[in-house]
Amino acid sequence: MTLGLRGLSVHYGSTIAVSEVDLTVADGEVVALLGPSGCGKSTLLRAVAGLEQPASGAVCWDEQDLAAVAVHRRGFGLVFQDGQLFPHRDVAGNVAFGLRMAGIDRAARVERVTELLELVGLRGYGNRSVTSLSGGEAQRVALARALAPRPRLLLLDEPLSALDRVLREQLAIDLAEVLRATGSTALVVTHDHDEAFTLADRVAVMHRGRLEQIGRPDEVWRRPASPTVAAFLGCTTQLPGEVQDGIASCALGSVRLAEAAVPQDGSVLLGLRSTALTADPVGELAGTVIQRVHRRDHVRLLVEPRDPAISAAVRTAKGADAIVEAVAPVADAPAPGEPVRLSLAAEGIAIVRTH
Ligand SMILES: Nc1ncnc2c1ncn2[C@@H]1O[C@H](COP(=O)(O)OP(=O)(O)OP(=O)(O)O)[C@@H](O)[C@H]1O
Repeated sequence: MTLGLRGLSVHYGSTIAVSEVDLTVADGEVVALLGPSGCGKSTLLRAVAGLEQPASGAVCWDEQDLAAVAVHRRGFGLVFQDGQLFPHRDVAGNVAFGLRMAGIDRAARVERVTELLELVGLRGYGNRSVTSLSGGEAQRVALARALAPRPRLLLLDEPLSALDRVLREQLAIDLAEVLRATGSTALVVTHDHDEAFTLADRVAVMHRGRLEQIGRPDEVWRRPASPTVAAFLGCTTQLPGEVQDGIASCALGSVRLAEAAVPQDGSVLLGLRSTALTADPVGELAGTVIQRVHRRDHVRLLVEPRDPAISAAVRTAKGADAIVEAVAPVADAPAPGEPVRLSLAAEGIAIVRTH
């Protein structure tokens, strides 16, 4: 019960949308395909579904090439961004669709629909018109419809991206629970890091049609395989540094790394996220606040380091200005023009490369 992509490439005319991707999704595993817009995530998913033909390579199920197997014979369930429910059928009619196609008798259909609506948190919604549903409810129905015929693989293309942020966060948690509860094997396309990390056992990061890295969420987060992956995962500044006995140091200071991120002693490239520097009265780095922006539960600062040698190191690393990002608590965050001291925080740091 394994999906295997073997050197899969998909072209649109002269555009190479997917390039030589090798990927295995094990039974019961949820893999998120993550990457910037246009990197080929949806095309890859569509090729797995059978909606796009590979230019080369193969989509296999248990080592059998699916090239000759039509979309509706693959036994895969699909959920798209906008649900694509049938407007002329009620909720129960939508959820029962695949069961009806499979020739399941009425009593069994009713039972399965009830079970699925319960699972996605929509008990009692069976007779509702789908046009009366909120965006979040509609996506739950789409999920129930895809799960009803017990697909051997679930393919989800940006299933939550049409929803607002609060709803998306909640539904991502619910979706993760439903996937675990049903033991589903799934491939989920998303461009949202949080969503990928909430849902997936493993995250596959794509860039320009290629698979750049695949690994457990914490692994990918702490040890991005390349500067490109690191930049996509929010490491806006990447600086050369050293690791010695679990302590990382660079031009901006030093910090004890979280255990899981500690590489062997030696030279490294450190990736700094916006939370890598925090306001700290006894911090190693002195600077001047250039800009202050209030966020929900913290304040984001742009800071210019005071020491010209440090500024030069940052400017060289960024290939742009010498401004660094930092966070401060909402209470008494310094204002633009004021001095600030910053220290490195391990949670905001990734090890991009060891030399
Ligand atoms: N039907 C098509 N015809 C021609 N080119 C296409 C077609 N579909 C996608 N492409 C191109 O293939 C590349 C990959 O597109 P794809 O939609 O797979 O990326 P994506 O990572 O899913 O992006 P997004 O997150 O924006 O949906 C892009 O350059 C896109 O313009």
